[in-house]
Amino acid sequence: MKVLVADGVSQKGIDILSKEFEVVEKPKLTAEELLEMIPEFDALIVRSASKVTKEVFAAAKNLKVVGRAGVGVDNINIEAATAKGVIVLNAPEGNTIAATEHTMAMMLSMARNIPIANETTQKGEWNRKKYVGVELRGKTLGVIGLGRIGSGVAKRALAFDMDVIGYDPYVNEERAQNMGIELGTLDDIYTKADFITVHMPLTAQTKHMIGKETFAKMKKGVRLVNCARGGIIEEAALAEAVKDGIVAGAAIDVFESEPMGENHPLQGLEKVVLTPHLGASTVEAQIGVAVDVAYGVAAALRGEPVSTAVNMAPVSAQVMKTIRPYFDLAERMGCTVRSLAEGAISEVEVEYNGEITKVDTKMITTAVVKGMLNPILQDAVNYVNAPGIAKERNIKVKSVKNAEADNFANLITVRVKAAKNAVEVQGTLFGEEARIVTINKHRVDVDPHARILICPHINCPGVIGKVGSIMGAAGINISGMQVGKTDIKGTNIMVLTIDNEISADVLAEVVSVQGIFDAKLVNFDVV
Ligand SMILES: NC(=O)C1=CN([C@@H]2O[C@H](COP(=O)(O)OP(=O)(O)OC[C@H]3O[C@@H](n4cnc5c(N)ncnc54)[C@H](O)[C@@H]3O)[C@@H](O)[C@H]2O)C=CC1
Ligand SMILES: O=C(O)CCC(=O)C(=O)O
Repeated sequence: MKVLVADGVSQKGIDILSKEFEVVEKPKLTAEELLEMIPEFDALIVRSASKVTKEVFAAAKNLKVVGRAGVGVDNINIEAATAKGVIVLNAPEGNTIAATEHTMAMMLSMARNIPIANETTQKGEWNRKKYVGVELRGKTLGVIGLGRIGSGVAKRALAFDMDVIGYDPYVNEERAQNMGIELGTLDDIYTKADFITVHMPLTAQTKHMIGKETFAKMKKGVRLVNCARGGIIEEAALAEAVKDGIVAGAAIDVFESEPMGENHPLQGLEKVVLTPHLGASTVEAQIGVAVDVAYGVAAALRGEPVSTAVNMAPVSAQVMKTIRPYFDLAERMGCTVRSLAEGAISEVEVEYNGEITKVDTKMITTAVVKGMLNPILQDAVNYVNAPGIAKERNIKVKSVKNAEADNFANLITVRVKAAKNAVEVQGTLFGEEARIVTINKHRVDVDPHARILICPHINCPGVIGKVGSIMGAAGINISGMQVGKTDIKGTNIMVLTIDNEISADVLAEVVSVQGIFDAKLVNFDVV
């Protein structure tokens, strides 16, 4: 598989990917070049420079994943990606410290006029009076957005003896107390803060959240920092507010249009400190995000779920650790029920028993659906598009949880209703090994790998031997065999692990054996 790296990404990430995939690096790719090249690639990695538009997704033929080496995914059309079943993932933690420290650097530079003082001193001037600054100590800092970076900034501001008021619609009082800050409304921040810094994504709600009307509410002489996303603060209105003296200083790292070019309203203002989107630009952060995005993209290309995917239900790293071992089992169970079902499947129910019920199991259910759809669809089914494909095909997906588990610490039961029959398969993990433990109520212990042949039959002498002879005559090696146990009188199930392809003729011959009800092949190669 081929990975296109469209913006400059640390070699450490490239090295990880190169072990498994063909990696093409094009750090200065234009929009036209991206459109031209994308059809041949399975994965695309970008930073903030490349725009992954709906046209890019439309042109993509093999694309499975877009990895963002950083936090913000506003340069990627997530809707178009999801519609096409492309996973979008980011690297949310690798540059947190870099962006947090850059915010502090910007705030201090602005407060002490460092950039302009440096520029003029370099030229031989000596302006000690002109560049008298202000202290952070005792000032009120308003932090809008209390996520990873916002909370890091709040923590550092407290160390500078600032009073911190935070606003974040998704942060409660208890969390604010733990951070040692006061939680307030936006108006509290606008009316009380001496410094305001924003740390949220650019969304329809946050776009131009700070503009002419909000400046009017702010304390005269307020200082603003934006190291989050261009467009949260209206740039032209900010320039006006600086000129009018309402805003005493602004420190801006991110812009509505990047690169900002010349003739930008914020250029040429002494009170304004500008950096060219440098928040994440430290050696450490670039290695961090490159390594994280490389592992994420590699996992996605292998068909494994990724905890940093942004167009799937979010799963914490902790929960992911618990549920990850079940994905393989769940996909193989999905493949088994699909192979045993006759006709179109209309409903799939996944029941969870035991310890696993304590965590969010939605992604395990998705893994069952993915495994169930994979054998029948030509297009790749993945963790992003599996629920949508099931819905499109009118397959009802249900999941139930029951903390009690009789014989196993954890048990997953998959039941499907198909046009001509109903199927039930149960599975568990022995350590990290997947095992199918019942098939249609027959107790088995099947390692769901390679190919298995499932034959329900009458429990009487000779049947198993005859099947063995047919296989032998066809040159098919049986490398494992299970005969189920059941309370269902007179019937049993035979599960043969076979090493070779089996033709329709041989299958028909097996079914023709007296006492054999059916013979269904489960080919796990498609999982
Ligand atoms: N300048 C740079 O190079 C960098 C910029 N960033 C940007 O910084 C921002 C924050 O990043 P993280 O802290 O890692 O993200 P995060 O996801 O940890 O935090 C974002 C916070 O914003 C809050 N939020 C969402 N909507 C809000 C609203 N309407 N009002 C107030 N708060 C709201 C969320 O509840 C969340 O707590 C992102 O936009 C990211 O793209 C991140 C890294 C580097
Ligand atoms: O890729 C970059 O350097 C920018 C980082 C950034 O803005 C982000 O992670 O959101």
